[in-house]
Parts: sequence; structure tokens; C-alpha cells
Amino acid sequence: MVEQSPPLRLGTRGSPLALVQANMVANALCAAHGWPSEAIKIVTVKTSGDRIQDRALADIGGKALWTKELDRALIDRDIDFAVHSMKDVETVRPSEIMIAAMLPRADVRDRLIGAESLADLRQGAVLGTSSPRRSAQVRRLRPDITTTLFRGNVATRLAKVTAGEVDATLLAAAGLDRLGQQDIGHAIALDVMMPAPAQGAVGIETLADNARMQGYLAAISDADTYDCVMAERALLLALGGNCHSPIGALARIEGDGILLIAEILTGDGSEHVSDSALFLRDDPAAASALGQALLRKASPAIRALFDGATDLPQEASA
Ligand SMILES: NCc1[nH]cc(CCC(=O)O)c1CC(=O)O
Repeated sequence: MVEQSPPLRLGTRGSPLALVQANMVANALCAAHGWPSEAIKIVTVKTSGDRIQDRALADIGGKALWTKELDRALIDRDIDFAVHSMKDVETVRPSEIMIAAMLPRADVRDRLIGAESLADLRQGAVLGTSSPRRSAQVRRLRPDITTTLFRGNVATRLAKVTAGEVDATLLAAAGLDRLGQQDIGHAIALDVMMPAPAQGAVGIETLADNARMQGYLAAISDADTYDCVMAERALLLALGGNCHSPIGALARIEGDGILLIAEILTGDGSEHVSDSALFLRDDPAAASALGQALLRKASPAIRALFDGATDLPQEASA
């Protein structure tokens, strides 16, 4: 049937990691439905985030930079579905769009490149990162370390460490592994560094009114990943978190339910609170409640980072 129909158009960013993830999705769909590879056409969409490389993501419009062009292509029906690193997807989506599926989650940890462990970094080392979370978490443990703005794709960042521009950097294990860089860096244990909400998860979006596409995607969605990442996103929303916010969060399946652990910090890591909650699956209210509890426990300096900082969609449906 699909052989005679026009191919399904899968929208993606054009970065090497995005293209690998798009191919993972295309291959999973073809395998699940017995389709030939021509059943899916990968459509590369250049995003504002890909064009702007010299400033921190947080300073130039946040996560919408990665999604708004793909959102527009979906809404205009130029593509049938889109693939994203869930970590880069805002907590509030345009009403026309739904998160239809997630691939099984990969390694959620960060890997340190440039030293075997944070403790091994020299006194006063310079860490390249533009992630407020990574910066705060590292400085909490090693206040002597300074961080410097670091962007560009994974290969660019690795080259900057090799060239000695910085002592070290942190990258998501999931991205490194997908790019075939399994041997690069040293994984940081989860009790040392919590990942970003949704780290390691690849998500697939389609239009809320596209029941046919949703049906195809249901076959490749991992329910455990989906429920855990949705819990982390509900927490992020309750915190009013965005890419300025030092937030670590990780949910995992525990028996019939979900265990969600989260921490929030000041930018310099000098203040920190963490908490956890166990609740039934598909209970966004419980995930929000953990966010509220964290804010109640947090110092004024931490709370000031979250007040009113809502991660709203930017002009995506305008
Ligand atoms: N912010 C960029 C980004 N978005 C998703 C990943 C890695 C892949 C993933 O977490 O699924 C990365 C790179 C990184 O943080 O090292």
C-alpha cells in the first residue's frame, strides 16, 4: 500500500546527530511495518539554532530555535512527521502538534572529555559548556573550575578540546554513542551529575489531526521512555524551567510507577536542592507537585531563577 503512495516525509535538522536520529526513526518504522526504505523521505530543514553558533542558546531565543522551522513545516503540511532530541523540545508545544512517539531511551549520562573524572581536572581548569545545568553541577563539586561558552556540533566541540582551547567538556553519552564515538570520554555517574530532563530520548512529532501517522508511529514508541520523559517534562513545566535554568531530572520505571528525581541549583552551584517522588504512570500532576515541592524547599536565590521563566512556544503557530 505504501509502495504506491507518496513517501512519508520525515523532517529533521541537518546536523550529523539529527540525521543519524532521523535514520534511526526511518529504519525503525520501515522494519516495524515491512516497508521498503523508499517509503520514507528524509527532509532536512535548516533551523535558526543551526545558523547561530557564537552565542549561548539561552541568550538567543532558547529551544524554539531548534523547533520552530520544523513546527512550521509540520503545520504547513510540508512534512508528515518530525524527529527531535526531546531535550531540545520546549515544554509547551503548539496546539496543532503532538509528541506521538519516542524511541527507547539511550544512555542518559553525560560524558566528560578531557579528563577521567571531575576530580582529576587541574585546579582552576576551564570547562567548555553553554549548559547552565552542567556549569552549575560542576561548580557545585569543583568551585575552582570556570566555564566558558561552548557551542557548535559534537565534532566541533571535541575538536576544541583536542586543540587545547579548554581543558574539558561534557557531552551527552547518547549523542556521542549515536555518532559512533562510544570510546570518547568518561561517563559521569548519575549520583554525581543528573542529566537534563529528557536527555537521551529521541521523540517524533506529528499533527494532532494526523491519525494515520499516529497509528504508524505507535508501533515504534517505547512506552517506558515516553512516560518517563513526559514526567520530566511536566516537572520542567511546573518549575517554569527553560534553557536558562540549572535543572537536573531523571525518571525511571519503578514497579507499576515512576520514580522521578530532580535537582535545581543556582548558576554557580553554590546552592542546591533535590527531591524525589514515586507516583503512578501518566500522572503529570504528581510530577508538577514535585516541582512545586522543590521550589518550596529552594533558597530565595534558586527560586529567583525560576519565577516567571515559562518556556512558552515562540511564534511557532503565528
Ligand atoms: N543540546 C544539544 C543536544 N541535544 C541532544 C543532545 C544529545 C542527545 C540526547 O540527549 O538525546 C545534545 C548534545 C549534548 O548535550 O551533548
